[in-house]
Amino acid sequence: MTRVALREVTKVYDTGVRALDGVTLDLPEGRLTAVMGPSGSGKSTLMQCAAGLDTPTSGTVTIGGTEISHLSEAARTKLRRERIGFVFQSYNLLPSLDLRDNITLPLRLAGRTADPARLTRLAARVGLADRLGHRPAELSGGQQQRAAIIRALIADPDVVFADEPTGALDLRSAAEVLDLLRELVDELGQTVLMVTHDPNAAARADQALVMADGRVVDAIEAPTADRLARNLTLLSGA
Ligand SMILES: Nc1ncnc2c1ncn2[C@@H]1O[C@H](COP(=O)(O)OP(=O)(O)OP(=O)(O)O)[C@@H](O)[C@H]1O
Repeated sequence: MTRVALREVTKVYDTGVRALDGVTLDLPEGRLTAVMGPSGSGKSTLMQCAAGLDTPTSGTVTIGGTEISHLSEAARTKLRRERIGFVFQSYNLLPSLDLRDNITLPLRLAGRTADPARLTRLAARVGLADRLGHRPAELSGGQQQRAAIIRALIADPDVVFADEPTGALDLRSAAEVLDLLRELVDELGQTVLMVTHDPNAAARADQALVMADGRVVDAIEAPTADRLARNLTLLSGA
C-alpha cells in the first residue's frame, strides 16, 4: 500500500522560483526512502509539500488515502498531528520539558493521551528507559535525536518525515540513529522519508530518490554510498 502519493506536484514560490516541477512519486508502506540532491534542488520543498506543511501550486498530495490539497489549514494541521511524525536535524525538543513530556506533547496537542505501555516500550527500545525524567540539556545529541524519533512514533503515524536527521551528530551517534530508523522500518513496518546530504545515510535506504532542478531525476533501488556520491558529483557539476 502507498502511504504518501504525489502526482505532478509543482511548487512555484512568489519569487517565481520553480522549486518543484511536476514531481510524481509513491512512498510505499514499510520502506525507507531517501531524498538526495544538490543544494537548491527542491528536497526541503518536496518534504514540506508531502507532509502538508506547504501547499503545491498544482498537483495532488495524498496521505494515507486522504487527498490534502482541498483541506482547510485547520484540517491539515489535524491530519499532520494524527498521521505524520517529524524528525528534524535540530531535534526540536522543548528545553523546559522532560523527555516524557516532550515525547507526548504532539499527542496531547491533538487532545489524546499517550499509551504509557507504548511509551515505555519505545523508550526501552532506544535505550532511554531511565532518561524519561531528564531534560534535553542533560542528554547527548544522539540521545536527544532518539527521543525525537520516539516522539515522531508515539501516535503510530502513517509516515515519518526525517529532515537531515543525522546532520548535527557525530559519526557514531549518526550510525545509531540510522540503525534505529532501519529498525522502525524492518521491525515495525514504519514508512520513512529521509532527506539527507550524506551518501552514507542515504545508502541505508531501500530506495534513494535523486533530485535536480525540482525534479526526481533518478530512483536507485538498494543504493550504495559510492553510487550516490558519484551521482551527486555529476549533478553538482564538480
Ligand atoms: N520560501 C521560499 N521562498 C522562495 N524561494 C524558496 C523558498 N524556499 C525555497 N526556495 C527556493 O526553492 C528552491 C528549492 O529550495 P529547497 O530549499 O527546496 O532546496 P533543497 O534541495 O532543500 O536545498 P538545501 O539542500 O540547500 O537545503 C531554491 O531555489 C530555493 O532558493
